[in-house]
Amino acid sequence: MQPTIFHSSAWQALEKHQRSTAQWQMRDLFSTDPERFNRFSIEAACILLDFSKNRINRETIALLSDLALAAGLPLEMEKMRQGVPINVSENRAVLHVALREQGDYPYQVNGEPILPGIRKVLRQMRRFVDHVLTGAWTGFTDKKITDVVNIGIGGSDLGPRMAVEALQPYANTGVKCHFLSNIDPEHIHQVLAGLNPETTLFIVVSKSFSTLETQLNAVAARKWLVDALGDESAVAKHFVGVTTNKAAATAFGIQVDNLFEMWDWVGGRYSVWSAVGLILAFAIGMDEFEAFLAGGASMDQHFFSAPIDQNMPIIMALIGIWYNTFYKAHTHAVMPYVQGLQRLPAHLQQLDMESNGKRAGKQGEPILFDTGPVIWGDVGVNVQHAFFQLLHQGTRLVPCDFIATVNPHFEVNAHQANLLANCLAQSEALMKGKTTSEAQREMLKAGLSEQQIEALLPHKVFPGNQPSNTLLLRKLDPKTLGALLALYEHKVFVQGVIWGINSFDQWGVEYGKQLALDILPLLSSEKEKTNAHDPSTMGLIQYFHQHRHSME
Ligand SMILES: O=P(O)(O)OC[C@H]1O[C@](O)(CO)[C@@H](O)[C@@H]1O
Repeated sequence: MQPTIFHSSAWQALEKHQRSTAQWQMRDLFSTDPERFNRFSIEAACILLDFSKNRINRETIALLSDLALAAGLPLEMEKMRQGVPINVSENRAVLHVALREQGDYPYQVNGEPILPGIRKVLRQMRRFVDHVLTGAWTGFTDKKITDVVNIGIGGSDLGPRMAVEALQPYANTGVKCHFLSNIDPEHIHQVLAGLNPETTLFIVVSKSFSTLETQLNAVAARKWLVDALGDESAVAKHFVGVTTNKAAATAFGIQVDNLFEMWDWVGGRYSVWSAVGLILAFAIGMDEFEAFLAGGASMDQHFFSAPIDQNMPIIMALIGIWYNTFYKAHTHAVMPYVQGLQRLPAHLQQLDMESNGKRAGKQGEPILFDTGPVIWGDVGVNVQHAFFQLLHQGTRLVPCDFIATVNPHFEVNAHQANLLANCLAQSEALMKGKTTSEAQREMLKAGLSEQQIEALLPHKVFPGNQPSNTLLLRKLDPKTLGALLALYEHKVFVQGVIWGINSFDQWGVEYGKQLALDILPLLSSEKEKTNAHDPSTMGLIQYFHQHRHSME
């Protein structure tokens, strides 16, 4: 077997260093280094990253940087930009960065420049959005479009949905946006319930145009429309598509002029920058959509030029590896203290877990260490009243990202200061903890008896030393959202490079899809018999038939 990063001296040095850091207390690291915040914070693209509340010192960062170099990170970054097929199992280039290029970097795939095609689609998006918003494009019965429904799932849903929600304060085009992803009949029922077919536009977003869920929903929405308008040709005025698969989309009934091109060098979970973001452009207008792209590009520029120890995505990736792989933390929590970013954890789950949830190396070799963590989280301050107890006094190491803004969109009394105070208080409490003597003093001051103090003490002590990053955004505007998303994309890429895995395929999601197709006939007809499934699955199918259409 080829030696891998696991056998490198950089790896061994980090293992040794980890053992020596295991007893460190972050509160001590702060008290011995007054420069710690300045040393361990970076600003780029209107985002400040404070990574000082981590179990690291200068040596840790130097050793982690050595690991990145041993993994060939600079070369891999260059390969990405040069359009080398770094998605080796699918033999594809990975060029979502080209989608937000602001200058004229000569991005190529197979020797062909790709910027002209990207810019052509952007112009097509602008034209189309303008036509719909001005009423130059109308529905089949000549009525102005008032509602746009994005039909898609995974990367064709999560990114655009999160961004539309995050940028609501900029959503003043007058069009209402809706998302249909699930095939629970409840979802389509809810989405269509309030809509008028005459004024509704559907965007079918599917890179492959073969994803079962999207197909089922698109067919059901088409039937709803045709039933209401009484004419099959209405489809042309109410359905547009975003896909690499022109043939399947036109067979569905979408006119070729109403198709927005995608390319196989854009992964679904990295695709919000392409026409997959069309619904975002409808929500905030094309100018703001382009500001979003520019924000992504400003983070790219930082990523491709800053030295490792000043490079925000690389530092976040290295710290993640420090905990995941060397400290064996299993999860990573993301807590935006920004209501608009409520769906960010869901987007990051796909981005990170579909990219780095891998156990085979790029050449198929087994990976001998832990790779991508379980990503989870929710919006602050609500999280404090939900799962923070475990972070403060549970038994697990849970690295966290806190995200907050300096300037809210709306000033309401002292809400923003209170929100930020809570965010900062949580990360401080997680870092510092509360020692036995601090807890004792506190209880004495509150007038508790010695007996009471003794009984309560174990419950009042906080171990602390729980690491976190804090990202402070100047404001959640389109540009900064773009920079934030690009930051996480690059973080995931860097981790994949260091772990030696391909972050751009997703074979793991295929197996369940296959089995679902096998199971479907058994649910459709009780007469279908097979021994191909395990007794648990067959027992559940039998229960389904026994109780279908009966509530006894
Ligand atoms: O855009 P498509 O081809 O419909 O795929 C949707 C999603 O399905 C997946 O292939 C698997 O979940 C994702 O990677 C992708 O984002």
